[in-house]
Amino acid sequence: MTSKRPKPLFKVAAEFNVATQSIVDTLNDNGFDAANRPNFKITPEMYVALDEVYGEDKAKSADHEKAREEYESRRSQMMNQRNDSVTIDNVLEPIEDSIGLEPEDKTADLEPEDDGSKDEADLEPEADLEPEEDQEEDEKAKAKKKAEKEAKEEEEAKKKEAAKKKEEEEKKKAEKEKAEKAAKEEKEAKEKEEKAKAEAKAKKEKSKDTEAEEDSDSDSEDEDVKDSKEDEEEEEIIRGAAGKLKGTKVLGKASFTSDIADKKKRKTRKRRKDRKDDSSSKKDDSSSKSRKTSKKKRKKKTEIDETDVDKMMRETMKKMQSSKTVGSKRSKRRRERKEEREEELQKQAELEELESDIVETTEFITANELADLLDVGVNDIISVCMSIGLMITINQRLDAGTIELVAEEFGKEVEFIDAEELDEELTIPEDEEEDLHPRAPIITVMGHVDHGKTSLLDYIREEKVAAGEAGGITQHVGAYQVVHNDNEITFLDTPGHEAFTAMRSRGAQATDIVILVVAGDDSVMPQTIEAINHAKAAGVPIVVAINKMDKEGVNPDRIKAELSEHDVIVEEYGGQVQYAEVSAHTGQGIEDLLEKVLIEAELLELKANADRRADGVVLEARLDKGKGIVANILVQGGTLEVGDPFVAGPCYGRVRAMENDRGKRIQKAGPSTPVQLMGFDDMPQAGDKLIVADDEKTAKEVASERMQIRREQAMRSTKHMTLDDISRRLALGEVSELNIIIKADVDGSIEALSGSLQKLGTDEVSVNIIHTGAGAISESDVLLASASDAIIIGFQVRPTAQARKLAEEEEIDIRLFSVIYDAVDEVRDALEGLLSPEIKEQMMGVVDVREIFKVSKVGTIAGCYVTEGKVERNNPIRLVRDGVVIYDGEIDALKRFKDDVKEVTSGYECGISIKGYNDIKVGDQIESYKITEQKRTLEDSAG
Ligand SMILES: Nc1nc2c(ncn2[C@@H]2O[C@H](COP(=O)(O)OP(=O)(O)OP(=O)(O)O)[C@@H](O)[C@H]2O)c(=O)[nH]1
Repeated sequence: MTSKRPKPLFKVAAEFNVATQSIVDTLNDNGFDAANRPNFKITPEMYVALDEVYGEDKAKSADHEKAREEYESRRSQMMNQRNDSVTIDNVLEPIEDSIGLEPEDKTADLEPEDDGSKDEADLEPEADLEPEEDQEEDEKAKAKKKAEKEAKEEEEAKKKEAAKKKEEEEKKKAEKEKAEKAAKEEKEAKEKEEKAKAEAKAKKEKSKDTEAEEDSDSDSEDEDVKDSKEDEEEEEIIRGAAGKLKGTKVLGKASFTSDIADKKKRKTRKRRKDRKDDSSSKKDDSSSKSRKTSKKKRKKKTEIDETDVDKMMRETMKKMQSSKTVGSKRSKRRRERKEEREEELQKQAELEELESDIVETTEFITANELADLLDVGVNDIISVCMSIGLMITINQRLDAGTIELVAEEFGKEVEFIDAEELDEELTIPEDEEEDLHPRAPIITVMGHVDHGKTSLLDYIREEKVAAGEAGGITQHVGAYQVVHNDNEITFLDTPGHEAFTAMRSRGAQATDIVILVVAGDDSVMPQTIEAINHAKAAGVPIVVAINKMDKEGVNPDRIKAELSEHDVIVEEYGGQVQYAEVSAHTGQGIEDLLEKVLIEAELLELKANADRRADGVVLEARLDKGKGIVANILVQGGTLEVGDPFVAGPCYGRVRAMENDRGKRIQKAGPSTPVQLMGFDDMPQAGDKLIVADDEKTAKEVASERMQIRREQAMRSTKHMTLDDISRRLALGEVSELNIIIKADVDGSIEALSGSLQKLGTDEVSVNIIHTGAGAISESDVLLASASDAIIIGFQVRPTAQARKLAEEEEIDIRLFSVIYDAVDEVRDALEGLLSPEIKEQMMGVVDVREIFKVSKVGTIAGCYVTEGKVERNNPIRLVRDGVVIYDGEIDALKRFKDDVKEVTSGYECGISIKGYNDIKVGDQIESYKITEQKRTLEDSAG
């Protein structure tokens, strides 16, 4: 079968049942240019060439695949058993499996299930009794064993000539059929038969001995029988057993557990292996035939065995069926099962009854809603509240405590859930299997600071981001889609694992695979371990990228060893984690990495239904001066279209316009596509789930209900704020709280910061994030801080002039950062009362950009006016637009008229150009600052 589309190498290798290297070698020998990469594309021409060489092997490949699956499932079954009890048999298992892989294949060829079903068709009662495959197999195994056992007992006593003849006839028939298939094969079969006969003589002796010793596990297994001569004899024996079996009572006694059956299977397999060894060594001695021929022969032998065993089993089944004892046993079992089923149903009913006592709701529902929920009159609710000293009105929203109390009065238990989970009108029905189609994997890159996450993403999407970021740190969650070898991959650009966790905590898991970046010149670091733990907790597979391979002294082996200590075991070390050695600078190994990601994705069989109402997750949101509220959305299911009404957390809207990750307007976005969406009524938060509603009215209703609940929650949660300065409280040894307001450039940064800061809380000091928001620090932020004794942390943002003034008046501490870790460190130090020497930033001057000049070759020159302090050419600068830092860099040229100058002081005009940055606009501010190292004082730390 030739495919019209190119196929990846690893698939073709599996199809042909050949090593990838062999495929590559063959292709190269045939004049193709092939590389041994798992995803290397095999063109139809190559395929034809391969088919010529490996066609024969390919014929077996379908079975191979099936056998592999069976092998895998059996292996995992055995692994489970091994965990239960470690026996010598168990310990021997892996070796047997690996050696016995071929016989396993044959087992698959034999298709015991099919045979069983045929039997069932023939033998009705059996079909009734054995609906489950496992039981069927057990039954068969038992039956086979019984038959065998009886047969062995009768072995010397009875010889049934008729049966023998019949068997021989059938055998001949089978051989004839094979002869028809291929004359060549027949020849081989004959050769084999002769040879087998010779072998059998020796074996017969041996097997008799063995069987005498182990009568109960006397090789009922199909694949166990090793040669035709032996088969003949065994079949003979079966016939002999027929009469005996009819009246057997032993069946009632012998109740094999699956464990025993399995053990026996293992035993027989082991012995088979031994025998095989024997015979193969004999073969080696006696014959100089090629390996290929002997392989074929062995295969043929098994085919004969299959027919024989099949027959044998049918016989046994018939006998069992006709047995009275068996029948009564079965009806007893049937009764038992019926009872079990009834018991289960009863348990389920009880559970349902119990569950009906639990009501699900959100906090802050009104008294009226609670009455509906509890199925009582609202007056009853009000009177219960009165009895506990609460005067409420019908429309009053109740907090969790009150709801719980009231519900208890009516004998119900309350389970509080997210407002989002309650909106039934928005729930998307589960997708039908046939509607699901493959989708692009969504990848999160995680790793320790500076191990090269941003650089890696940059390289992959061939754009530069790291250069424009303050401190080279990834500061917000973005998403990008790349195409690799015709396969799409969606990358989420997160600041370490914080955003990943923040999103997950809201039930929004947006990641399919984690690329764990570890710098090859460094080692596994704390954040690497955290990332591993986060990925594991989320059940997301990891692909390891050992980065910076271009550097001298990198030691990937050490890193692999270190990773294995944290249960990330790469394939090379016997694990299942894929890894690639890469350099984000030179691009080395990145192809390989992407291929491994795609393989991992293929294993996950990621699918989505594009043909339904869309849903997705908000990655970040911000206010754009021109566009209004813009949110970065990752569509997870369905297709999002311009014009769709939607709800996202407590916000709603209609898709006004969408842009893809390259800034291009698009009309539709399917699963795994990141888009910038315009059309929100309010600013959603990262992690909010977006769901398309049937109409805008529904969307609005749902959103406003959620908004009310959130407002209520926000109001009540900030009610009890009482906080003095941290260090004083610490000194007094009081339990204290640190209230923080976070303002940042984008929502992703807020998520990252608040997650990290909240974690700093200890038993003594807890950290409360009382308000967060994107954009400049405003007057209302300062007022809130003043009302709740909070400090304000500004990340990549600046206070407005009024806010700055108000903060001074109210003595509010505003701390500005450009690097997340600095903010975290500073708060941690404050909480711990540490006064360590620190690098501090000192603002030197502020200039307003009043005019812009574009000069060819030079770039943009900003005509500026220094409003505060002074600007020095050698000091770093920041470009601030609408209170948000948009660039951190250096001055290229500082001029007064036409002259280069070293500094310009307040009240003077000057011309400034920024190194590597030309997008300066009128109205921007340039801040000049200086880094100083200083000893922190108590006053500093107290703010
Ligand atoms: N030689 C070499 N340097 C690299 C490579 N990848 C990244 N770097 C450098 O390592 C430093 C950190 O890289 P980033 O990409 O900013 O690292 P990150 O993990 O995103 O760091 P954070 O955003 O701070 O968490 C930068 O100076 C990069 O130039 C690489 O493959 N080879």
